Amino acid sequence: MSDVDSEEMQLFRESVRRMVAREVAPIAARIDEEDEFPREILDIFGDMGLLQILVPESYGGPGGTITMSCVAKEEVAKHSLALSGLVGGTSIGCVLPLLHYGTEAQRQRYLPEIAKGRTMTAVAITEPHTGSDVSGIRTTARRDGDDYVINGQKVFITGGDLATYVMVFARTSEGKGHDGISSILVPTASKGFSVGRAPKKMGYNGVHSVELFFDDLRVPAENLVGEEGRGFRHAMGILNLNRPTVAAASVGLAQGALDAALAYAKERVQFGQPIASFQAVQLMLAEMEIQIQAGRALTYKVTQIADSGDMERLPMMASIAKTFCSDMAMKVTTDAVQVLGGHGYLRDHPVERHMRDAKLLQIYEGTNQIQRLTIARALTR
Ligand SMILES: CC(C)(COP(=O)(O)OP(=O)(O)OC[C@H]1O[C@@H](n2cnc3c(N)ncnc32)[C@H](O)[C@@H]1OP(=O)(O)O)[C@@H](O)C(=O)NCCC(=O)NCCSC(=O)CCS(=O)O
Repeated sequence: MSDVDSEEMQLFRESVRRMVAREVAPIAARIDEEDEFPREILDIFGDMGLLQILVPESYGGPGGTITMSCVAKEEVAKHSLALSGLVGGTSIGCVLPLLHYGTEAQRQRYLPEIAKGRTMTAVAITEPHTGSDVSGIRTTARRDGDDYVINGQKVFITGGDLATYVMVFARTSEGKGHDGISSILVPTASKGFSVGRAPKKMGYNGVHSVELFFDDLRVPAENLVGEEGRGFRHAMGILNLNRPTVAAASVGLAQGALDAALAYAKERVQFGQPIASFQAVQLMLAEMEIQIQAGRALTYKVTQIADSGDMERLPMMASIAKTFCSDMAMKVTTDAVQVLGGHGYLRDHPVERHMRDAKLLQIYEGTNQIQRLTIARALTR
């Protein structure tokens, strides 16, 4: 199901919207304040098939598309960016790598388990010295007989403390830059795996971005996903497929901020009139609507490209959508705070949380500066 305007998709959107009103909206401020993950929400997302949305029906999953993933993510992000990450929470760390690069035996081994909607996964690319420059990965995976032995440290790993499996990008041969990296699926129950700190963040609270340590961790060589040495390309491939979902979350977050600003502007009376009747406020609201509509149109244009399997156009278009929509969300959420004035700066209203959360969208899954480089390289090659 890839047509965002189809009746079927509207029904799907409505069902997610109802769940969000019931389960997400009431706890969104609390999980930000307490920075505690509400474990029970995993089962709710799992029961709706959202956690495992991309697992094909042939493996027992809901057989969702990137477009569906984006629709659901948009709806959740209207109230909680942090919990929107649970939509397709297994995609980047397991389902996408297995579907695109794994063997049939690996798919048969892991996807039916993921399809049950009770298993979390994470992706481990970033390291203390490796952020934008993925080719600089230092974590090593040394072949020893039928095993790989992994040593190293990862940082900023979203949900790494909840995951049963982590897709680890590690160096399998020294000195080969882009070609020396491989992707290996690591069960977190393995000896030598540990979770470190969960640093305090500006926003995106409730979901932890943790340090992971690998200390002589041994996994069977059959856990290698894709060809040895092709891990850099695999990382780029799954990021291309996941970046449209960052665009969708940005659209949802911005819409949530506009909804809150609009409701406030209609209620708040100054100079004897609701502030929504003043042109100065109307112009801001109109600009927010223009930006959101443009972002939404772009997002679902790119999800069509992703769902059609057009991997030639996807890298540049995914970067364009991610960059435009996250910059848009930053602007819209900042303007929403402005519409509420002093009240917007208080924790009493959701817009200040939306503004703090929006900042992350410009940074994670590749900073917007890196996205612009990707776009420029595609244009000039
Ligand atoms: C900065 C990068 C884009 C790569 O830059 P490099 O200068 O190191 O590499 P290039 O020479 O540009 O490319 C080498 C090679 O790879 C191909 N390539 C590059 N980008 C792509 C792409 N997007 N899609 C497909 N292929 C790509 C390129 O064509 C070259 O191929 P050939 O050698 O010519 O055949 C890159 O390092 C990058 O994207 N950095 C950003 C890192 C990032 O996004 N990190 C996010 C971490 S994960 C995360 O945040 C998840 C959070 S969560 O838990 O949800």
